[in-house]
Amino acid sequence: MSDETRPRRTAAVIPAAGRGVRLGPGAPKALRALGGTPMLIHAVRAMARSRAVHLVVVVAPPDGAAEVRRLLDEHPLPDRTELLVVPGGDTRQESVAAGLAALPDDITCVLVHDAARPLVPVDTVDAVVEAVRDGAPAVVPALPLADTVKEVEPGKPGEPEPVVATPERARLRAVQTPQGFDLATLRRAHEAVAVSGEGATDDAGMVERLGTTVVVVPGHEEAFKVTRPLDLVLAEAVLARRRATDAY
Ligand SMILES: Nc1ccn([C@@H]2O[C@H](COP(=O)(O)OP(=O)(O)OP(=O)(O)O)[C@@H](O)[C@H]2O)c(=O)n1
Ligand SMILES: C[C@](O)(CO)[C@H](O)COP(=O)(O)O
Repeated sequence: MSDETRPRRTAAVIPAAGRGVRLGPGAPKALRALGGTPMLIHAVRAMARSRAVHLVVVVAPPDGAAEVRRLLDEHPLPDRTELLVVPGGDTRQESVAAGLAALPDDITCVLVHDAARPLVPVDTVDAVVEAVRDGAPAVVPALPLADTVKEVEPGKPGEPEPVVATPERARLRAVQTPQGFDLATLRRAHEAVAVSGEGATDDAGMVERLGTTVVVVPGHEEAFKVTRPLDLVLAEAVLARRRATDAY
């Protein structure tokens, strides 16, 4: 089959193997309930709601693949979406790499979406896919910042940290997921970072290190990451409002 006739399908990799230390003691964060349903199921539904997404790969806690498979079987999800579960690694980067390794050959566009961002609206997902399909090798949804940001010289714990710079806020963006990529580009970026041994806090940052341009599309306030206990309170409130106003 030539490159032109080969099907061009999109997959979403959902890293869900983190412990959720900042959320406090309990089950792995992705398995904790939001509105009575595991956060991971909300994240899978958020990807599956997009008609552009054909396959969802869930990267489970290393010893939790069977439990994740069971949860996916128990909760209704659209029939058109294929699902795969693979075990994750010690870092987000390793977990994403495990998801990428599981993708079949007909995938050309990949989204990487935190299980910890369960409420991202489908319009944001579609906007990211569309920008990749229009030719951008790497796309991130992002929002302008409300706070001023300072760069500091990290000091000893408990000691005040000196400020070294105040970046111009109008040029800064807070980056969310799903981040979208041409699959070959993201695989190259992960291989380069694995060889260099450097870490990265997001996938687009690895692509930037290849010298490849990453572009920004508008993010959404409800795509926030559930990181600390207060985020869970906000997520419950957003979900309750959706359930009261939409057929959610
Ligand atoms: N080894 C890891 C670490 C993180 N993640 C995933 O990466 C996403 C973003 O990470 P974060 O919000 O930092 O989750 P945790 O690592 O679980 O949080 P914490 O740092 O508080 O433990 C989450 O969906 C998380 O499950 C992962 O798949 N594998
Ligand atoms: C990928 C990410 O959500 C973009 O904002 C973020 O970098 C993940 O950071 P975390 O510390 O692993 O939650």
